Amino acid sequence: MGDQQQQPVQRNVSNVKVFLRVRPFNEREVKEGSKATLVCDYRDHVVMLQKPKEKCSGKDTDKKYFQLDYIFSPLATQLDVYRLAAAPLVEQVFDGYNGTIFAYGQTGTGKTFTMTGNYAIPESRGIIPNTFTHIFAQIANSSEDRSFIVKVMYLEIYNEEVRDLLGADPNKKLQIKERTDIGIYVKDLTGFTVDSVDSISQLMERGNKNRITRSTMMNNVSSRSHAVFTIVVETRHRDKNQTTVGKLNLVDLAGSERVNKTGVSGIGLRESGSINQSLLTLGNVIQALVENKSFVPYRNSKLTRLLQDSLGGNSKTTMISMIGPAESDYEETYSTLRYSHKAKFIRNFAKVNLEEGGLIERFENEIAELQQKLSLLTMVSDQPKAQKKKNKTDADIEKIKKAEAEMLRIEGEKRELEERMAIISKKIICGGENLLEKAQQQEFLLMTSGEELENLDKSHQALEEQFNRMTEEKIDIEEKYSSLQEEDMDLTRKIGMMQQRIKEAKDEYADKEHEYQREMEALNDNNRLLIREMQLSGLMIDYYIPLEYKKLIQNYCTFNNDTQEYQLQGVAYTGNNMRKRQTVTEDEALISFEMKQVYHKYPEKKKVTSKRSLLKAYSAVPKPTR
Ligand SMILES: Nc1ncnc2c1ncn2[C@@H]1O[C@H](COP(=O)(O)OP(=O)(O)OP(=O)(O)O)[C@@H](O)[C@H]1O
Repeated sequence: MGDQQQQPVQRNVSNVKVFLRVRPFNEREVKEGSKATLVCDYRDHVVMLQKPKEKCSGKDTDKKYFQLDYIFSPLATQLDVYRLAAAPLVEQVFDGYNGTIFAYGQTGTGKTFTMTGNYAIPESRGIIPNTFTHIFAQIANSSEDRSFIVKVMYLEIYNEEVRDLLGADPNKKLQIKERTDIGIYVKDLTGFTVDSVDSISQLMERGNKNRITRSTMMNNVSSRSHAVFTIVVETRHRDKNQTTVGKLNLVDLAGSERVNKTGVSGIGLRESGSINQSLLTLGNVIQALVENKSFVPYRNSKLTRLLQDSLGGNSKTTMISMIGPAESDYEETYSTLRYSHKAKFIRNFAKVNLEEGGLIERFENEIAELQQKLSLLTMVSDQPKAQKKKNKTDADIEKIKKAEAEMLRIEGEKRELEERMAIISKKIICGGENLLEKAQQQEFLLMTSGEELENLDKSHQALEEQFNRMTEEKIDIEEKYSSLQEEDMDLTRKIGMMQQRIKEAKDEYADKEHEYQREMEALNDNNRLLIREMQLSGLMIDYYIPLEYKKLIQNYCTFNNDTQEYQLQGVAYTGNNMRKRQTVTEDEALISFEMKQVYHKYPEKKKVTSKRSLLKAYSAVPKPTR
């Protein structure tokens, strides 16, 4: 299987999917009045394993919990198991992926029942025969620009020897080999190309007859070997000019067993030893893979070597673990659950297997060559026959005989070519070809309607999940909403405070404005008073002081920048100095000070009314005497 392109191969990383199937109580267990050792939570896929009463210590450890990918109850049908655990992998084989489904568990728990079942009763058919119907239905439903070759192989590992269940000699020991391009394979294993459900089913039945089984105390028909039924689907995608090859391994393991429980002896004892040994190695491989160890003991058993690609390699893998419900199987069930739970953590790296020059291409080329030969022969045989002469010579008769013999030979060769072409053409199945019998079609319909049910189930589940999600979202929104409400309340409170502050500021502004108006009015009043006073002073000066005095006085008047007042020079010559100085009370001084600052404050009438009149009180200018 060489990769067509040199681009890096895209690997699909996926964990091993682990399904659990619980077998119903069997006849023996019912007779013995066995108690159940399990309680399953089918919704959350959790199984609780309870220690038998006599072994209980009263501690929490008496109960063990395991979560798996899915749990099938004892009521689950073969189709339920097929649809959920197998169908998705079968479909991926058509995309060029390798897939492995293996049944694991203690002896007598239902591995063969799950993988093979009873072919004679359609509803009891197991995964392997249901896969046949699915594969051919898939081909019938695919587009016409696809062609397929389906090939099957069937082997068993018995006492650490690989045997070909479909080979001429089932006792012949085969060898497991490895190649970088195709991975692990069994050398000289017989492969059969099949073109119908019947042909593949016949091969399965033939192989099953060759499988070694034995009656034990635990199982009337106990498989003494691990069996691997392999279906290879080569798909030629004409539209993409690409060929993919997907390989599906359907594995029915022999069950682990306790010799004292199964009651085997002699050959059975040896079988038991090698079964347990290989299952122990399988457990060690699972352990090593889960712990990410650099060394994984694949080579310690034929089983693990053969399953190397399926465990941590190029494959999508599903494990179906079988357990019995009875308390008497507690230890074995515990062991199965422990390994199954571990297997969930194994990571596989599947890739699409692209094939260059696959079987389909080779067969198609061969058919083209055969067709060419056939048309040449037809041309020869269609050549006009020699004219019939009335009087034939011996030589003529000889010639005719030769020609007839040649014709016969050509016809024979033509027939052979046609047969060969028919055989080869039969191997290639075209997409859209209806390969299912009516009954099988009905079965497939049953499966698809089951699929619809499952889809309904899934959509119901999805709706439930959506509902839960929405409820969570609602709670989330409500929480956010209430926190928003709180925030809103907080903001409203802050806005109220701000509005209050704005109102206060506005009031203050109005007060200030009012005050300013009042001040302005006071100033204006003051100004008016001053003007009046100045008018009075001017009138008195003009009236009482002669002009020459006035000019004289003006000449003596200088403005003092420091005090910002007019001062009289040579006051010594004035009569005012001779006058007894009127004492200015503290109050008056204060008033005079205040008057400089606060104009709207009116002094009492009796006291100094203005600066100027204050100044006047100290005037050094003599009053004219007339
Ligand atoms: N889910 C089931 N429903 C009904 N019967 C079942 C179921 N599972 C198993 N059985 C019955 O239990 C018996 C033992 O089953 P089976 O042979 O498949 O076990 P096993 O695990 O393959 O055992 P071993 O490892 O010994 O080969 C069979 O008679 C089978 O029909």
